[in-house]
Amino acid sequence: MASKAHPSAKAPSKTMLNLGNLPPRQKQAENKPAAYPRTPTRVNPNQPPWPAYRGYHEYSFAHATMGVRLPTILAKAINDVYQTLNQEYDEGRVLDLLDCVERMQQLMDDLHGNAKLRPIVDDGAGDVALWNKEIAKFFRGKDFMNAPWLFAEAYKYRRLRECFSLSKYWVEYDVFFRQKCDTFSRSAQAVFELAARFSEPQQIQSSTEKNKLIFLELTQICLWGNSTDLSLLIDMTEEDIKNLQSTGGEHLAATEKNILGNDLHKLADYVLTLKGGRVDFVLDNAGFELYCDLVYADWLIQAGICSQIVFHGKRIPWFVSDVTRKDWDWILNTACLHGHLFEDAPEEDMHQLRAMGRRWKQYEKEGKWKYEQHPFWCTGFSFWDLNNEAPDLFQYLSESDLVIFKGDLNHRKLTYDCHFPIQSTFPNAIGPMASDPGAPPVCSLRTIKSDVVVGIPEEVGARLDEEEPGWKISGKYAVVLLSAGNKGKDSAIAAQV
Ligand SMILES: O=P(O)(O)OC[C@@]1(O)O[C@H](CO)[C@@H](O)[C@@H]1O
Repeated sequence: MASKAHPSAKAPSKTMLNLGNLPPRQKQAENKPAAYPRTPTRVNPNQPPWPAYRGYHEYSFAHATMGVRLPTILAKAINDVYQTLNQEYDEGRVLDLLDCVERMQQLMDDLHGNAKLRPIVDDGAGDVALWNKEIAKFFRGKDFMNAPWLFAEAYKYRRLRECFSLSKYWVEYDVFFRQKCDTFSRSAQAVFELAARFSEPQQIQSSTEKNKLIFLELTQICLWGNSTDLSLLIDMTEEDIKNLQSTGGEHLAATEKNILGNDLHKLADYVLTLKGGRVDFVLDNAGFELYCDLVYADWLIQAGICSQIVFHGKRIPWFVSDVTRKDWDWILNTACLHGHLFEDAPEEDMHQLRAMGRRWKQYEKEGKWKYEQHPFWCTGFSFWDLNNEAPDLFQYLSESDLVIFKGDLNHRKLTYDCHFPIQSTFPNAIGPMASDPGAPPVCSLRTIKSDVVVGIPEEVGARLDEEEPGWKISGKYAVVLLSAGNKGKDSAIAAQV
């Protein structure tokens, strides 16, 4: 029998393991610099592939936007509501509108006080669950300044919507509608210049070279139409607007050198092979930019390149000047056809504008032009999540021959609004929108107005940083970037790009 007195029978005072053959101990995760790009499984809306831009980054446009621009935009919106209030007479409606103002003032306090992002109040709208799920999952405890800029800014516009959606009489009120209409009516010169050139049904030249030149010019018009952005250029004079919207051929030749990442010619080579195809526009701004989009889309139909164009707009007032259904109807019915916006315009000019407006309405009637407004476009998600969060929309887009994303915000959403190295390729920076099976050809037409920039040689970025600080927000530079998508190696674009 074993003796209890033997040393081996006693419990050891300390257990020692010899770990000499195991791999060396890892340093604490927090001491290790995070590796970028993040592996796909670690990517989420609070952790994009590269570090997100956030409001507290003083070097970024996020800081100025969250700290100064958004409160200014909101103050202007409150003034707009007061203008409406002063023209109202029914007491019930007046009091209801004053409640909206009170909610707007609360939002202003939250912005100034950098409040935590609270859930959206259930106003019965279909998007509430989506918003609150995203807040609970990724942004619990985050505030306006330390949440990723993309989300915090989108959230502000959803909160602004809530100010009205909780009312009795003002649910559909658009605080930006007045500004959007005003700016268009001050764009007369460029509006009539385009109408003069494109209102007559086009004799589309059979020579591909000629077609290509027109296509290149129209694409640039569509691109630079994005310069008139109300959220940035709040106090423009008529002269400023004219300069921004100058559409003459020489001007366009000169501006091509400001397209820093330029797939314009590849785009032309691909689009001009299409016959009776479908192009989708994910729209950006209402008014003059939308007008340029429509002129472009009109030509694509007349040239036989497309038999259908689908326009995607926003369900709610969004980033000040984004297109809503009301803006769409306004431009066709009022601005182009039946309104009296341009009082001093010669009859000939008005005639050309109306002729174009009539043709566009006819396209709509015949289903050649379709306006859609999927709720996903007004969420805080980037387009890296489009397939996951809105598979029906992804499926729909994947049936298109080309999806054109207009403007800066769409570009931020395509690229997750994060610190991608500038020389990253566009397909790499848009992730699943380029690589998921079925991803359509995607083109971004964007004047550069915020920090994330991709598809540009590193040395060009370095030179501009040195010589023109502020070049990323001036709107002077642009990109036209193309991704072939992932429709299989037999797709038409695979042969071109
Ligand atoms: O999408 P858009 O109209 O081209 O630009 C939107 C914008 O003005 O708003 C954001 C900042 O508030 C930036 O993305 C961008 O500068």
